Order: sequence, then C-alpha cells, then structure tokens
Amino acid sequence: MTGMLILVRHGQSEWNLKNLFTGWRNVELTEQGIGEARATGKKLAAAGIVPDLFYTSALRRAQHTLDLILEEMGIVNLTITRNQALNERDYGDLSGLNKDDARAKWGDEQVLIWRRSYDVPPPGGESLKDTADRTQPYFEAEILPHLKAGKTVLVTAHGNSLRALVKAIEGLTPDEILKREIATGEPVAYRIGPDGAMIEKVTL
Ligand SMILES: O=C(O)[C@@H](CO)OP(=O)(O)O
Repeated sequence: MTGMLILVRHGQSEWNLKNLFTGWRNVELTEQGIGEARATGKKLAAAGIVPDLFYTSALRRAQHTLDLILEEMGIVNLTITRNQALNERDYGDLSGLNKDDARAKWGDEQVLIWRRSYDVPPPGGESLKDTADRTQPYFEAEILPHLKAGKTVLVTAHGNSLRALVKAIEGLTPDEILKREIATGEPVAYRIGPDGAMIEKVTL
C-alpha cells in the first residue's frame, strides 16, 4: 500500500494579479483564482482521488482554495489541519510592494537575488532556506507518517512553501528548486512508499 501526496498552490490572488510581493499578507483569491481552485477540485474528482487527510496554511488564500476544491469534490465530512509552518515565505519589508517598482528602485539583479536565491533573505523576511527550515520539519513530523501508512494527503499552500516541500521530496539541489515554478491551481502529486521515499511523480 503506497501513500499519495497531492500539493496544490492556491489559485491566483489579488496581489498575484497586481504583481505585488505577498508573503504573509492575507489577500483574497481573484475570480480567476476561484476558477482555478474549482478546476483543480474537478480534476482530482475525475481522477478518482479520495484524500484521507487535508492540510493548509494559516493564510486565507490557501484555505479558500482548499474549501473550493472540497466543494467540487463533494467532500463535507472532514478535519482540516491549518498550520503556519505551511505559510508562504515571509517577504518582510518587500511585502505589499510592486515587483516592477522594486526592480526600478533596487535593480533587476538585487530583486532577483531576493526572489530566487536560496539563502539570501529579503530585508526583514525569510529566504527559501528559512522557509524550508520550518516547512520541512513540519512535513516530516505531521504529514509524512500518514503517507508512510498508505494514506492520501491533500495540501494546499503557496509557491515557496511548496517549493521547499518539492525540494525535499524530489531530492533537488537549491539550483534545481529555484528554477521550478509551481503554477497556481496546478496539482503536483507523488506516490510515497512505506519508507517515506518518493516512488514516482504522478501526472493528474
Ligand atoms: O509574492 C509572493 O509571496 C511570491 C509568490 O507569489 O512571489 P515570488 O514569485 O517572488 O516568490
């Protein structure tokens, strides 16, 4: 019996649309984001997936995405675990700033370092490594034991908190994970063996 992990990034948010650094700010999904989340729910239902456990972050856009997926899947009787360990990478002082304005102010190279280096944090915020340092231990303690026991687990979270998980599951280097873009509402699924190792990536 193998476990199955399904990771879903929240649908497009108001600040994804406005091109603002978001991080831990609580912003809502756009109409497009709501549609993306519903489409994910339909896709999971069509694939015959029936999750046993549900995890999300402490941020509204990931929680709302999960609610919409569940609505489309017709799942009503469940327990949802919310934990801020799954929150987006904290963008610190950049939160709420426009990404183009930030490039005009600090230069393309500096902004790219803040956005896509592994261990250089933006001012007052977290690097991807800092994010992984809270996300991976949470995953190993709270989610992985269920996967080892053969359960199906659905997680809705964020671009960078999911990058941290994908890095651990696929055993990627910092360079490899930084090149990986996780699209809004696009499920990423894995089969996990009883030893906790990935058996295969599943296309849904
Ligand atoms: O603004 C954010 O919080 C993240 C995710 O949308 O942006 P980035 O693409 O810079 O990681």
